[in-house]
Amino acid sequence: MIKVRNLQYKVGTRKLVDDLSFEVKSGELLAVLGANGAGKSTLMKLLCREIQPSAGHILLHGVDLDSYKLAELARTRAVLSQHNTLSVSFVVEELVMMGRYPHFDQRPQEQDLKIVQQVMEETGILHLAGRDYNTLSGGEQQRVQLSRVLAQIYDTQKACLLLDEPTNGLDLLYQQQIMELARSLADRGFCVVCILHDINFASRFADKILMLKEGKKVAYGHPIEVISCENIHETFSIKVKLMPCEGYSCPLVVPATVGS
Ligand SMILES: Nc1ncnc2c1ncn2[C@@H]1O[C@H](COP(=O)(O)OP(=O)(O)OP(=O)(O)O)[C@@H](O)[C@H]1O
Repeated sequence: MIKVRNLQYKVGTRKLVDDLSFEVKSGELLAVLGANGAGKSTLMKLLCREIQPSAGHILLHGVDLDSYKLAELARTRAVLSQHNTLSVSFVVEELVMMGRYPHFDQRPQEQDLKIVQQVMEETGILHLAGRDYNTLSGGEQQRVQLSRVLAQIYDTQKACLLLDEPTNGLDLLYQQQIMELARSLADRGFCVVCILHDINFASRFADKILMLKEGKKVAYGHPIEVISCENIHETFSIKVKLMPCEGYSCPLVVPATVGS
């Protein structure tokens, strides 16, 4: 479980993250929404301990994030960050195996080899196993990185998965598949935090949504509670319409036409 209390991150006098409190239980998927520059990636960097808060606390399974040893943290949470360019060549399968590095000393064990195959299958990249990562398309690279991240925590109970725009650069089919995978990981007991730009994906797959503007919370709660024209206007400065859709518990969000 991730518990965030009164989190703040300042650069000079500017608060990039301003007094945020929320929690994500095991089995839950939290979607973080906000306009460009709202502070989503900064929040993600705080959650993965890449940067230190100016104030407030982050607890991971009830323990201050700072108290974790690096190796222990690597086995407890995995992070898919936004930019994943590599300056050296790696074969896809080797890259996915890197996710297992926190779990073995010198040689991968049978369990590590098995997990690498399993996650490559789940993310639909088995056919790319022998390819040079740098020759893959952006969408294929994204799936390989997700596979690596998944391999890192695959056999950890109640692990935390932090995903910064996991659907970035993917076509519609793979966006859908990645979100279904994120959902199934939450259902397996993982604690998933996911930055998204698509409000409809967020309301469809998340248990809770956190909407940010200038580092502050605009809304936080179950999709049905927070998806409103007012909250979306406040967060993104756009006018939208909500349309009920058969089979969806939350209405679809569509941009309002000019004048409506
Ligand atoms: N180290 C820094 N020093 C100064 N400003 C920063 C720093 N890091 C981020 N910012 C600024 O803080 C704001 C929030 O940045 P952040 O990357 O968290 O936004 P975001 O919501 O992830 O945006 P996007 O959707 O465009 O990825 C931006 O205005 C950014 O320019």
